[in-house]
Amino acid sequence: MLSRGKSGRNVEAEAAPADLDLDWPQNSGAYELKAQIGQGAFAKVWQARCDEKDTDVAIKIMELDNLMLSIDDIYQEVRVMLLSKNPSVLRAYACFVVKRSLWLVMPLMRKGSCLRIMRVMKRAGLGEGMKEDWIATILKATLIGLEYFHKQGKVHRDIKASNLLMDSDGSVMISDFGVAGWLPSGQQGRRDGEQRRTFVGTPCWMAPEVMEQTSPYDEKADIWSFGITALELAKSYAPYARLAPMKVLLNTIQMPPPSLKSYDDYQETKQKFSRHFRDIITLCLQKNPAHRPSAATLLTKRFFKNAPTKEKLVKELLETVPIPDTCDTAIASDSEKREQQMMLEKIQQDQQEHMQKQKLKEAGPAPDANSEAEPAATIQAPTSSSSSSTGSQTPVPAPAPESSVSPTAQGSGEAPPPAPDADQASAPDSAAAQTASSQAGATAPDSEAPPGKAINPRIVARLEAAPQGSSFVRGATWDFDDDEEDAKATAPADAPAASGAPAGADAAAATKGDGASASPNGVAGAQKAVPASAEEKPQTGSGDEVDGFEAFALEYSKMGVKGEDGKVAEQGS
Ligand SMILES: Nc1ncnc2c1ncn2[C@@H]1O[C@H](COP(=O)(O)OP(=O)(O)OP(=O)(O)O)[C@@H](O)[C@H]1O
Repeated sequence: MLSRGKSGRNVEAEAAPADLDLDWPQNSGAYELKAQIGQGAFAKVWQARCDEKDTDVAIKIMELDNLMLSIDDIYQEVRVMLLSKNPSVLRAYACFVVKRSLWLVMPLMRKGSCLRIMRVMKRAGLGEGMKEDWIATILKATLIGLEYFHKQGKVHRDIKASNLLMDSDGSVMISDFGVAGWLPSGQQGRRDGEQRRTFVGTPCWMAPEVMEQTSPYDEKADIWSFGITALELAKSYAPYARLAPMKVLLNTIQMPPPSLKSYDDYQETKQKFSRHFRDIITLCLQKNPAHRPSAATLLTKRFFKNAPTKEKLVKELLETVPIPDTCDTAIASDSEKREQQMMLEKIQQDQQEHMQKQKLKEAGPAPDANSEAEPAATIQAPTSSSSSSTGSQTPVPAPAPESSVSPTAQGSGEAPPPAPDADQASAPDSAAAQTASSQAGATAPDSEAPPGKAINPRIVARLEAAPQGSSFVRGATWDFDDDEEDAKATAPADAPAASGAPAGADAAAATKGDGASASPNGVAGAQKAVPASAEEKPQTGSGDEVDGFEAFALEYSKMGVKGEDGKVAEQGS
């Protein structure tokens, strides 16, 4: 089987390792989508039926245009998920391309994410956060998954409660290993052999060294996110959750590490948590990554050694608190139902067209030049000559390499919108800037746009085009590393204290994934509206409405550059 990415490089799939389960159908026709059960910034998650395996699965559908890496790079990452046998790592059963989307078939975790569970509990009047015993069980499972991947040199980069999924039997798994690295980051995608400097993750959970970008980061970045997740599980929202992304960045870099004390109601909650738990948080949230313990070392700590079993979690949590299965709460209203139906029809249409093309391709000569371009690359689990299921592994074509993943290639084939001015036209990637700008719901800058209210496409363009390894944030100084035009400004001196109620937690529930309250209307990532002023911006309790560089750039452009006097100056130009 050949896999070809945007590099045009043909990759002969390696022989399937003996333990690779190739039993799962690798084509969309084998899966019947039922209901959308979750929505992240870059993907929708559906519950689906696989008759061949007589089971329900979850399928994460990501638009290829939103992904940063080439198909073969993604495939290399998926391979790790396909191969995973670790009880704490959500494996992938199959991965294939349908028209312009990437489908990732995974086990269905019926209780959804830990974030969803906390929201259900809160709505049921059970207060915020989880009991320490439950947290110990959940975090222990997380560490087992992290240890497994860190041993292989993999960094998750987006550990948070919404990526910890629970099944009805109390098992907890980390989802999306590698996926964070596929998503837009404002910098080029990582390629094999390169150190990790990419600005990827969700600001509230992001380690200081990932934000600073001064040196490559490693798996210890996950340990920081793990510490933040411990706080999130205790309080149901991450510290700094209500702050604007830029302030989250500044606080994380400049302030002492967050702890339970960072929350307003520390005095009330401190007796709920033992010293052992607080010590774990302190160990993980050390600014110097070298001082943070490894996942393996953490597992030797008493707090985790004494963690209750998953059976106890079922008894105390799942049997006591009625946590409905994700599919039972997937649709909240008639209008959502209608919208979901429309989405489903569209996906099914894509599926059918895709399968027809497959049949045609198998039956006869290649389509003529006038027909719609037939995708050239394939992505499929490595085939095994010994596998009995090869019949079900119809090679699934992926889009032509040039249309695959780079955001800079986005819109290729479409006329890019005109550059607002000559300066912008000479920006490294004005089309990308325009895309980001329009995605962010902002108007293109023109003479009537109020200063500081519209996205500055040049800034976005720079972020998009920043060379691998360039330093974007250095301490309190914004530095675009540009000789011609130095867009430096000192950071706001009034960095707020580390506190915050879970403002918007319910609002988040109303707009963002996690099944129960997913709104198909909810715009994602950079598409989400950002209030005009950072100060007034309510962040979601989970903080996961804000995704990486784009939102960060957007926030920056909306705040304007603050001078030492705290006044907003004209930006960039
Ligand atoms: N295998 C699964 N089984 C059940 N539910 C799932 C599964 N995978 C994802 N979900 C649900 O879908 C939601 C969205 O998942 P996704 O990974 O796209 O986004 P996220 O991690 O919540 O946010 P983001 O990707 O924006 O950071 C999850 O929070 C979870 O509730």
